Order: sequence, then structure tokens, then C-alpha cells
Amino acid sequence: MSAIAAYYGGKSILITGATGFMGKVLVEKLFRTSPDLKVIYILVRPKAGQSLQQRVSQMINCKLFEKAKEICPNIFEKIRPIYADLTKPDLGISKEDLEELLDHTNIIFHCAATVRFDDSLRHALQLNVIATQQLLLMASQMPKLEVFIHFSTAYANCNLKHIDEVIYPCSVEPKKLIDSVEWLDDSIIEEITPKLIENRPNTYTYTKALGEMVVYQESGNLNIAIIRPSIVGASWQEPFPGWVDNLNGPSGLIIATGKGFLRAIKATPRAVADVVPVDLVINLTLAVGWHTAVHRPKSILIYHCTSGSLNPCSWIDLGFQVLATFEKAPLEKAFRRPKADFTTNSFSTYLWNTISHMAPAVIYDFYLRLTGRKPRMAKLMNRMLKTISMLEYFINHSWEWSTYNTEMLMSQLSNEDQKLFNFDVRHLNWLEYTENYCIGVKKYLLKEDMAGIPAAKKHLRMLRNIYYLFNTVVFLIIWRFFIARSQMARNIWYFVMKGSQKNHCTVPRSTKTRRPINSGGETDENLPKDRGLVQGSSCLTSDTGFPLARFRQSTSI
Ligand SMILES: CCCCCCCCCCCCCCCC(=O)SCCNC(=O)CCNC(=O)[C@H](O)C(C)(C)COP(=O)(O)OP(=O)(O)OC[C@H]1O[C@@H](n2cnc3c(N)ncnc32)[C@H](O)[C@@H]1OP(=O)(O)O
Ligand SMILES: NC(=O)C1=CN([C@@H]2O[C@H](COP(=O)(O)OP(=O)(O)OC[C@H]3O[C@@H](n4cnc5c(N)ncnc54)[C@H](OP(=O)(O)O)[C@@H]3O)[C@@H](O)[C@H]2O)C=CC1
Repeated sequence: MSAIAAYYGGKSILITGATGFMGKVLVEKLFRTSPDLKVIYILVRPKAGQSLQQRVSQMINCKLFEKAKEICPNIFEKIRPIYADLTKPDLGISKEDLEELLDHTNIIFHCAATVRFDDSLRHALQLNVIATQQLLLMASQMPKLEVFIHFSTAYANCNLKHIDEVIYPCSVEPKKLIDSVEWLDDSIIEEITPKLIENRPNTYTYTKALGEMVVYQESGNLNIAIIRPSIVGASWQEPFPGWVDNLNGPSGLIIATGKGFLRAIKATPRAVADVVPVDLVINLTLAVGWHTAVHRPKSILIYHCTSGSLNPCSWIDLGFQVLATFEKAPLEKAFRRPKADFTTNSFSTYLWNTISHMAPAVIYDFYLRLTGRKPRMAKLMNRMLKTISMLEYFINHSWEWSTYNTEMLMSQLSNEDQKLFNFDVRHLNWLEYTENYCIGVKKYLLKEDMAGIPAAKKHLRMLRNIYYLFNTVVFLIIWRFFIARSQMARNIWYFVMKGSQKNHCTVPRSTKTRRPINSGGETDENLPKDRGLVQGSSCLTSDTGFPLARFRQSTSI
């Protein structure tokens, strides 16, 4: 019997952020491995006109929960949604609900956060710091609480190169900052934000670091552990490979690449793409929950959930595999053929953005206008470039995270737990994982049918033909313009043609097409004189068509 699965049996578990990407996988795994758990309280806010119950139904009825529902048919009875808004005082929880939570909760998983990189400091503080503080206060009043697991991020201390499994102090006391933003004007907060976050790229990483400090300061007698995942990607194995349901992290960029919107990105190609599958993160989380509750470590332990130190994969390898997968299983209705170039400086990035991103979008918009439709591609492209500018920091830097605690925990698990709650990233095959990730994005995020692959391939072939046609037209226009007007261009053209002519003729042809020399074909000797400068080639004269004709005209003046 698995010790971890057994631990969660009969427990009342409180989860914040259960409707999010990681929260769903956590709830699913709990029901699948510990179907005898007592209840899962989930803090939910109403959203998009849906009631709490509707949100829960939508969550449980998605494909992710199919296996869990077979194993635990009464999931609906065991999930108790609690109305909450983490930005409100007392987390917006009613008195009755609060009493129930205080009386029964055994375990807390605190997942909820704002993960947006462009959030205002005030909002990010409210969710990632103040809400954490309030939840800790609530937790300290729970007599039956055994463990509190806090989700942070491996990038909370991305201002450092080497990051250990410790809490690093921030330059400003969280409590002082919380007090200040209460009375400071939004415009002033905006002005001081760059100074506060110092050399971090955004308010998200900064407030997650502050959140950790609050956990440390308010921990009291609570039994707490912190999980720090790096870039969380689609599922690796559980409940099935490739599951993903939002655009965060790499998923949005994978779609942008597959659809042919994103064709070049500023990145350090050999830098480590520190992606970790979501099921691996959740397995570690459940193992940490069990270990912290059972062994009650004396201090708060931090667990890095990263891949770079144990099984690194570079951005360029990831990019190649994404392209290889989309060649086999392309996305439907791509804008252009998928391509992934890596630029390394701002100038080439600017050039690529203009030529390879904005220009085709503007041309397409022109076409839409001509056909009486509303132009939209340039706007879409601008939004994508804005998104990329926010993510660029993470693809152009490298970090080293120590994983001592995570490895120690792995060594303490029984063989059965190591299998059931596998978080050993060394077993991950990146080629296979990336392929499943791309297919998962196609199936579960874009809801595309695999039966549509032949049509998608046909569409790509059409795009390729348009590309060739477009390039030929551009070439002809340029050729006509230069060759007709400049002697120097004519000379260069002659020089190039002469060189290529020599090279071309040395390539052996197949015996079927090879003509014997001097056997009545066009050789140097019997070429008509008006062929002027192009003498010397049977290869050239046979298939040059319009360009050569133009060239002949212009050189025979
Ligand atoms: C082959 C090569 C592969 C290379 C692959 C590199 C991957 C390199 C990942 C590094 C990632 C580090 C991750 C740190 C790990 C954490 O600890 S944090 C968790 C990750 N958090 C995130 O990724 C949040 C990033 N997203 C954001 O902050 C906000 O969405 C943005 C980027 C500021 C955009 O904000 P906004 O302009 O208000 O727009 P929003 O309404 O959110 O979305 C606008 C449009 O952009 C789209 N969009 C949103 N997010 C994304 C996205 N990530 N991507 C694309 N489109 C997006 C939306 O679909 C939407 O399109 P429409 O539906 O309107 O057509
Ligand atoms: N995804 C990643 O790559 C990484 C994530 N993490 C951390 O993991 C945790 C989970 O991330 P992830 O699942 O990706 O995030 P998501 O954005 O998918 O989910 C966020 C969750 O928080 C909830 N939430 C947000 N605001 C409120 C609010 N005001 N009141 C109540 N609930 C709210 C959301 O609810 P709703 O559905 O109503 O919006 C949602 O359930 C976070 O702490 C994040 O910092 C760490 C490293 C990487």
C-alpha cells in the first residue's frame, strides 16, 4: 500500500486555485489515488456569469477527470465549493463557511495566485502576498491542521544566478510595503514599481518572493513546506500525456509557432529550457505534503521542482522538436508554414519582427481589405510580440537551482510511492514529451480533431506554393529593376551565372538525361552567335526562360 495515498485517505483538504491549471491536476490526482479522502474544499469565485456549482461541474466534466471519476464515482459529493475572493478582506469567505473550514481542515494546498507578468503591483500584492498572509492567519486557527503547502516559483529569486532551497530576504519588508500601498496612489505605485522590483523582470516574480517571506514570518507553529516549480508544461504521463488547458508558459508560444505566427524569437539557443511537466510537479507536491505532515521538519523546507540540473533540454532542441511534430501533425489553418529561428541580438530581432512577422501581417490585412473583410492580422501580431517581449527574459537567461531537498525526499519514498508519485525528471524523454505536448496543445487546447491532419497538411502545401510564387515574383521584380538599369548589376549577374554554370555542369546527370558531348546538341562551338555572353553552356540555354531572355536582351545592346 502506498504510504502517500494512504495518508490522504479520510482527510479534509482545502485547496485554493483549484480551478487553475495546476489546481485541477492536483484535485484529479488526489481523487484518483486516494478516493477514500473525506472532502476537498475548494475556494472559488464566480466567473463569467457561472455559479460556483456550474464552475465545479465544468471542471469535473472535462476529459482530465475521466479516469478519476471511474475510480471515485462520488467526486461531486466530495467536492465542496466555498465562495471566496482572495482580494477581499477575510478572503471573502462567509462566517458559516469559515467555521466549517476552521473545524475540519487537515491539509491546505495554497495554489491561487496571479501569474500575469503585467499585473499592477497593487493587485499582485493583494493576491500573492496579502491573501497568503490571510490564509496563514486562518490556518493558525485550525486545530486539526497537519500541513500547509505553499506554491511559489523557481523564478521568485531570478535576480540570482545560483538559487538554493532557502528563503532569500527582500530589500523591503513585506509588511511595510503592504501598509504603504494602502494609502499610496496608483500612479505613485506605478512609478516606484521598477525601483522596488529591482533586477527582477516583473511584479509576478517579485510578489512571489515577498509571498515566501510572509510565509516565513507568519509561520508560527504551522507545519509548512514551499514548492518552487520552474516553467510548468503539459502532463507527461498522468492521467494521460499532453494534457494542458491554458496558454501560459510555453503553450501559447507553441501554438504561435505551429500556426506560423511566431517564426523567430530572441533566445539563447543553448540555454536550458527549464520546463517541468505538471503531473510531475503535483506528484512532488503530494509527496511533500505527506512527508511534512508525517516527519514534521523543524524548519520550513523548500523543494525546487526543476529539470535543468538533472535532465537538461535546450531551447533549440525544444524548438526543433516542436517543428518536427508540427510537420507530422500540423495545426489547422496555419497563417504561414511553421519555422523557429533564434535571434541573439536586438537588431536582428527587430529585423525579423519587421520582415517575418509584421510585413506578412500587413500584406494579409491588405488582402482582407481588398476582399471586403476587416483587417485583423497586424493587431494580432502586435499582441503576440508584446506577449513575447514579456516572456523573453526567461528564454535568455540561465539559472542553477539546487535540488538537495527534492532528491532527499525521492530517496525516502518506498518503491511503490516512487512509481505512483513519480517526480524523477531523469526518466523524462524530451523528444517524446515535446511531441506529446504539441499534440496535447492541438487536441485539448485548440480542440482540433486528429482526423483533420491530411487537410492541414494540404493547407501547408498550399502555403508553400504561395511562398514560392511570392518569392519568384519578388525576385523577378528585383531582377528586372536592377539588371535593366545597372551595368554593374549586369556584370555581377554575368559573373554569378558563369560560376553557377561551371558548377552546374560538373554535377553528373543521370544516364537517361545526359546528352553526349558534340553529338548534335548545343555545344560551345555550335551556339548561335546572338547568345552573346552566355556562351559555353548547354545547361543554361535549355531552361532559363524569362530571366535569361531579359538578360540576353540587356547584354546584347
Ligand atoms: C518553438 C519555440 C517555443 C519556445 C517556448 C518559449 C517559452 C517561454 C516561456 C517562458 C515562461 C516563463 C514562466 C515562468 C514560470 C512562472 O512561474 S509563471 C506562470 C506562467 N505565466 C505566464 O506565462 C503568464 C504570461 N501571460 C501574461 O502575463 C499575459 O497574458 C500577457 C502576456 C501579459 C498578455 O496580457 P494581455 O495583453 O492583457 O492579454 P491577455 O488577455 O492575457 O491575452 C491576449 C492574447 O494573448 C494570448 N496569450 C496570452 N498568453 C499567451 C502566451 N503565453 N503565449 C501566446 N499567447 C498568449 C491570449 O490567447 C490572447 O489572445 P486572444 O484570445 O485575445 O486572441
Ligand atoms: N504555471 C506555471 O508555469 C507556474 C505556476 N507556479 C505557481 O503555481 C500556482 C498555480 O499556478 P497555475 O495553476 O499555473 O495558475 P492559474 O492562473 O492557472 O490558476 C490560478 C488560480 O488562482 C485562482 N485565483 C486567481 N485570483 C483569484 C481570486 N481573486 N480569488 C480566488 N481565486 C483566485 C484562479 O481562479 P479562477 O479560475 O477563478 O481564475 C485559479 O484557480 C501559482 O501559485 C503559481 O505562482 C509556479 C511556477 C510555474
